[in-house]
Amino acid sequence: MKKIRYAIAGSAGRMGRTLIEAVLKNENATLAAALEHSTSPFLGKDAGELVGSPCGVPVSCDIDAALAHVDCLIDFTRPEATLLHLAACKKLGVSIIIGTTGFSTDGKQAIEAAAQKIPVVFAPNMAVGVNAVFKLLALAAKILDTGYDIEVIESHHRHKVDAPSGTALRMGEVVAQALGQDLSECAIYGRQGHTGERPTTQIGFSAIRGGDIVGDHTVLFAGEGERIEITHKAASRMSYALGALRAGRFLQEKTQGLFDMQDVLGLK
Ligand SMILES: NC(=O)C1=CN([C@@H]2O[C@H](COP(=O)(O)OP(=O)(O)OC[C@H]3O[C@@H](n4cnc5c(N)ncnc54)[C@H](OP(=O)(O)O)[C@@H]3O)[C@@H](O)[C@H]2O)C=CC1
Ligand SMILES: O=C(O)C1=N[C@H](C(=O)O)C[C@H](O)C1
Repeated sequence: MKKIRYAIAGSAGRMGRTLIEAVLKNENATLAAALEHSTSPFLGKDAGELVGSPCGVPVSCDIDAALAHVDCLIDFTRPEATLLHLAACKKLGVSIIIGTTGFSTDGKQAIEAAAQKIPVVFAPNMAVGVNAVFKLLALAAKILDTGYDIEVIESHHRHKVDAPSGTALRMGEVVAQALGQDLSECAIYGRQGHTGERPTTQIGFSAIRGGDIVGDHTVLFAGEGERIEITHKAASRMSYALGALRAGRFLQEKTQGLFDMQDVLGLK
């Protein structure tokens, strides 16, 4: 099997380091480049040293040079950084895996446009378990389509900058779609003050931030006399990184197009 040559963006970040570790341990993958922003204190350092395994690949901020000899860029950074990396991938014909969350509508449109030229996997959660939960949620919502109030509750570490999480939003979209509703018309984000009674069609979102919580998501279906909760808890970021490497393998056969983890896992 041909080794896939990866560039990792945001290589000194929480996901960047986990991705470096996953790539270095994978016999079918090579770390070809590691990127950071131009003021990062990690520039010039051996990317492998970030995870205790020196590998001779220096952290760089030269995006075009980094992409010259890679098959795929994996990007878990911030929307503004991802869009820069995406433009470079589009220019140089390199496939991209986007795990970053918190994009504006314009940002999502830029990703869709780039995917007409290059293959893109864009998914708010690359863990296989979360993607199984998306399927379970669609089924649960269809069965519990009347008489159940739906709430999405997510918890993350204190460093997370966007809320609700991309995963929570996707869970809301999955449930709304299964019920024939438009999430933009029925979502409510947090509650405070005299809210009035809860409309039956509402989908509520609550975000908790604290400590080092890797990522917990629960969808609650609250009915008369019973509650159903579907929960996923991540104990390590490696589940996301391993999902990203499955996406990298999937993209090797593609020439262009926008995909998510449901495509990668054959769940559509
Ligand atoms: N799809 C999925 O499965 C998952 C998605 N995520 C998402 O991935 C993203 C990153 O999460 P996480 O690793 O925890 O975040 P971190 O803040 O730990 O990492 C982000 C990295 O990107 C760097 N960075 C920030 N701005 C820029 C820029 N303009 N150009 C280049 N690099 C930049 C940061 O550098 P510095 O620290 O110096 O600013 C940092 O090294 C988030 O959007 C998160 O929601 C996270 C886990 C799983
Ligand atoms: O920022 C994180 O940590 C995570 N972000 C993703 C999201 O916003 O859904 C995925 C996971 O929950 C971890």
